Amino acid sequence: MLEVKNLRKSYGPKEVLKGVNFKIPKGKTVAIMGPSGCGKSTTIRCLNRLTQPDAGQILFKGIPILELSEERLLDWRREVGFVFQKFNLIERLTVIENVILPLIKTGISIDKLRDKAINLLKKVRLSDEINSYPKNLSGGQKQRVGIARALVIEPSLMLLDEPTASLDPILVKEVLEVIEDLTRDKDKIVIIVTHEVSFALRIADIILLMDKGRVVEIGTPQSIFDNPKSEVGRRYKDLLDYY
Ligand SMILES: Nc1ncnc2c1ncn2[C@@H]1O[C@H](COP(=O)(O)OP(=O)(O)OP(=O)(O)O)[C@@H](O)[C@H]1O
Repeated sequence: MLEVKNLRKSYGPKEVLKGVNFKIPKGKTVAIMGPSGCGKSTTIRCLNRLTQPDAGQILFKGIPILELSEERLLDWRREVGFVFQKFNLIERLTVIENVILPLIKTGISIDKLRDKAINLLKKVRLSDEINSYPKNLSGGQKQRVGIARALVIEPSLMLLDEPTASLDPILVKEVLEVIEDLTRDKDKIVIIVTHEVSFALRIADIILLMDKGRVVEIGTPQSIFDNPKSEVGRRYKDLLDYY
């Protein structure tokens, strides 16, 4: 279970998170949606402490994440898979080397790491590219490497920050299909920031709508899109009706 209480963050005079609250049960897939600049990325970056909030509390399985010592923070980061908008692959490493990188200093044998990475690369449909370099991959392939790299640590919390935002629309589908596959596995919480409304509707157990630094609605896709209570919810419903 993940619980976020009264999370606040400002950049200079700009208050970006104005008290974000939500609770997510184990095994759920959550889509965070909302207008550009409303604080979605900042919220998920606070969860693995890539961004340090000014105030609030984050509890995962009851552990207060914002109070962890440096050492415990490293352990926490090993439980959280993060998929970036812009892939963040290391260009001088091959695909398989990029995937095993998060586990390289853990003492697991290189053969075991290779087997694990090959299995994951199968899962993200990249078995043919294990020895390729990022520069020879399409954006969709690069993002699937990013997903495999996030999965290699067997995260109990998987965060995806607009994973299709940097992609050509034609390549979006292959990445969304891989993400949909990983949400079938119900042993982790998956949180995805996305603007893809119909995709969110299909994969999410919970939709979390944000506006101006706050959560304005949270619930099942049906409960939100059938009967939106917020302005943002109504705008998404109009969009869905249009399609
Ligand atoms: N490191 C930073 N320094 C200053 N301002 C920042 C920083 N990171 C984010 N912001 C500002 O905080 C606000 C919220 O940004 P955030 O990226 O969380 O929004 P978002 O909802 O994810 O937007 P988008 O959908 O456009 O990615 C924006 O106005 C952004 O410019």
